[in-house]
Amino acid sequence: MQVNADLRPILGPQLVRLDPMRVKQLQDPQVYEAIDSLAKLSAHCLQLRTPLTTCEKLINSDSTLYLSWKYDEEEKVSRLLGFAKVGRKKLFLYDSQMQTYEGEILCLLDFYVHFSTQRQGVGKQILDYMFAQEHTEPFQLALDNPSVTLLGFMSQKYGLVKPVWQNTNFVVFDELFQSLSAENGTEKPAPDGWRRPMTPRRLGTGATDTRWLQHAVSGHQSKGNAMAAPVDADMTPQGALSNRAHQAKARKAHILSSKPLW
Ligand SMILES: CC(=O)SCCNC(=O)CCNC(=O)[C@H](O)C(C)(C)COP(=O)(O)OP(=O)(O)OC[C@H]1O[C@@H](n2cnc3c(N)ncnc32)[C@H](O)[C@@H]1OP(=O)(O)O
Repeated sequence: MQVNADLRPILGPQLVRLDPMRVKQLQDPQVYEAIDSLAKLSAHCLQLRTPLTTCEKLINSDSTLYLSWKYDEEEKVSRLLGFAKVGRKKLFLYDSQMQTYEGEILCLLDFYVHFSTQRQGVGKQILDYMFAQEHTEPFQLALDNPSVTLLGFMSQKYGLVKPVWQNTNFVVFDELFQSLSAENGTEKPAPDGWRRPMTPRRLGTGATDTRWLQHAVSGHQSKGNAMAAPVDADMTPQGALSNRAHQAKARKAHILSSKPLW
């Protein structure tokens, strides 16, 4: 993506970190247009109708753009070579054993290198710079709906060969979960704020163990099978709450132990 100007005074080094504030401060329509055009090519490549990245969206988001560009001294033009857009998101994830995890994780949201420059090491340079700036290891990155090319890239350049697809279309790598089982003393640190929930959420496999007390078969007065000994209900707020909690628990146990009606 070409700009007929020397962007060195505006962008600085050839690999540059543009957070929303920095994008806003650029105040240069030529640069905005060039970034937007490169992002359009990225969307076109992924067959998306609207680009995932525009300068306007960036300014109003908490995502960061890592941009690679260079100035051609001979032709006196600046060229944008590629970019990676990242942002931190709170994700709920499953590992390959269907254990659940939650936490905030750095996500790669859009990644593109201009078609004339691909496979020349630019993509790796951008991500290496991004990892250093974000103090993140490659295995700690989540990929938002990655292309086959990106998965190949991650495998070849960072040795991440076991992608774990999530139903949200994010992909994380097996090494992330290995790093999270702190108990096994692995050397890889988990991302900040990332953990297994204290109570793992298990969906759909709730085996409920219901126990009945033989001497307390309840009944209903109007059906003529009331209990002989009346039970005083606890009418204090705490009692009512615990009754409600108990009722909810009982309802759930009943639903789970019932045969489905259809
Ligand atoms: C979350 C998301 O953004 S998903 C979308 C990811 N973006 C795309 O798929 C858009 C099209 N592809 C691209 O823009 C680029 O190829 C990128 C961004 C994936 C990688 O940038 P590049 O500058 O090409 O990467 P770099 O040169 O550092 O590494 C190249 C490696 O990427 C992979 N790769 C790049 N292009 C291809 C391709 N056409 N076919 C297969 N593998 C490819 C290979 O592993 C390649 O290594 P190799 O050349 O040794 O075989």
